[in-house]
Amino acid sequence: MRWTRGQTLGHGSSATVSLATASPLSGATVFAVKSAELSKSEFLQREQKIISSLSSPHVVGYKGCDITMENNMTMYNLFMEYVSGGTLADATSGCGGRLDESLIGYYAQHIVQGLDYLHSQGLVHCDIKGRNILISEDDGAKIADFGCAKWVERRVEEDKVVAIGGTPMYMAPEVARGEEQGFPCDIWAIGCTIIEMATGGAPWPKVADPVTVLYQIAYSDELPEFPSFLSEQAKDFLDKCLRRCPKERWTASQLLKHPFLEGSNSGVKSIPDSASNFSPTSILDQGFWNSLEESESLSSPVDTQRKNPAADRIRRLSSLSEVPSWTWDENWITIRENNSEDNNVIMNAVEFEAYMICGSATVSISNGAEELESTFGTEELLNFSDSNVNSRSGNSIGFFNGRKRCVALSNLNFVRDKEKSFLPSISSF
Ligand SMILES: Nc1ncnc2c1ncn2[C@@H]1O[C@H](COP(=O)(O)OP(=O)(O)OP(=O)(O)O)[C@@H](O)[C@H]1O
Repeated sequence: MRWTRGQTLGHGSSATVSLATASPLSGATVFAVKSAELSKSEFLQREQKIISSLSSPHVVGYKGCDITMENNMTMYNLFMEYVSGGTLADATSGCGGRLDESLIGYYAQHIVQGLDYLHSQGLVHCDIKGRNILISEDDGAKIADFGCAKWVERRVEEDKVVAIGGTPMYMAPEVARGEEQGFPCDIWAIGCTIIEMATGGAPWPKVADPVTVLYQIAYSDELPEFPSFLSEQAKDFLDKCLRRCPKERWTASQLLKHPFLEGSNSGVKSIPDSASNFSPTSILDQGFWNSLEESESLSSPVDTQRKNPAADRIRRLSSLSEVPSWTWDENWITIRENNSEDNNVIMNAVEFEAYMICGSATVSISNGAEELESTFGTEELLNFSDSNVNSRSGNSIGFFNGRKRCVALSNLNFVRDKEKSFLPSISSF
């Protein structure tokens, strides 16, 4: 099929989504194309395998895939139906940050229908949130972004590379503890998304930093606060989603029979004007991290430490005094670059320690001539020290875990001229 790339619709951590048109010969149609460089498209190809097997009015539709050469780069492209109404997060902010309860019920019904379908296929979405729900004039809400999704039963080869993932604010307790990520985690995330639709904010608004949020979700007895202005029916629905014990959460098919959804068949179809994106994105979102601050909101850090020394470790590693300036491309975060001979920063050695909350990461350090790589996994502490990184130019350090999710990395030290200078680290991607 011949097609032309149009305007950019959105950027994610792993790919860029653009509008596209097929040439009249191929049947003039408009669709969306999600693209990544072929060499970095492992997760996009995985997403293609998943969405090509799905068909539901409440799941974004698959239209094909191809490989193209653009600006000397080989691109992998995944074609999807174009959903014109923006994301649910845009819709919420376009309505002043709070959707009407009938509209919340209307969209919630579609999300639950979409999830009921996915779960019946044995698929867990793992990243339900306002930014991953698209709004269509005809079908209402559609679930998108299957980059974190996983088959529950099937042990397919590629699933080995998909670690526990998602967005911390929306993570269920068992996921935050790194125990399991099954169907009930999507149900918890529906509860969080309803709070997002009702308040325009995150389910844990008092805690800004993702590491503290993960603690709170994982080890406290707390639940996100239910918006007081919601009806008793809506609160009861939230109660069925937001149970800390996954076994106590209702299933998607049970939720479809809940009066809150049964009463929302009124056919609300007005799509509010979209405004700016504000919904917390994956752990990569710069704004999310810019608000990092050491929070004292953990009810009992001592208890947590006793139960879990790893938790203490994360807590200690997460204390930052200032936010580093970094840039990233599709799959890399470059922490510090030294590309110019004139640059004052001369790295004579590099040392850091990094701690993974979930998943795994490859750390690569380049001195311009060679790359040194090291991979580490969930709850592993990586100590890296190399005195051979001494080039005056081309030094960079990158952290890569394919989709850059749920990683805490800390205490990054560059040693300049034998004097240690503390670069306060990363806690993310
Ligand atoms: N089919 C579509 N139609 C219209 N817009 C879309 C479509 N798919 C994605 N978008 C837009 O592109 C953005 C990024 O898409 P998507 O979430 O799939 O990318 P991602 O790289 O997986 O992002 P993330 O980092 O959140 O995982 C969406 O938030 C949305 O604004």
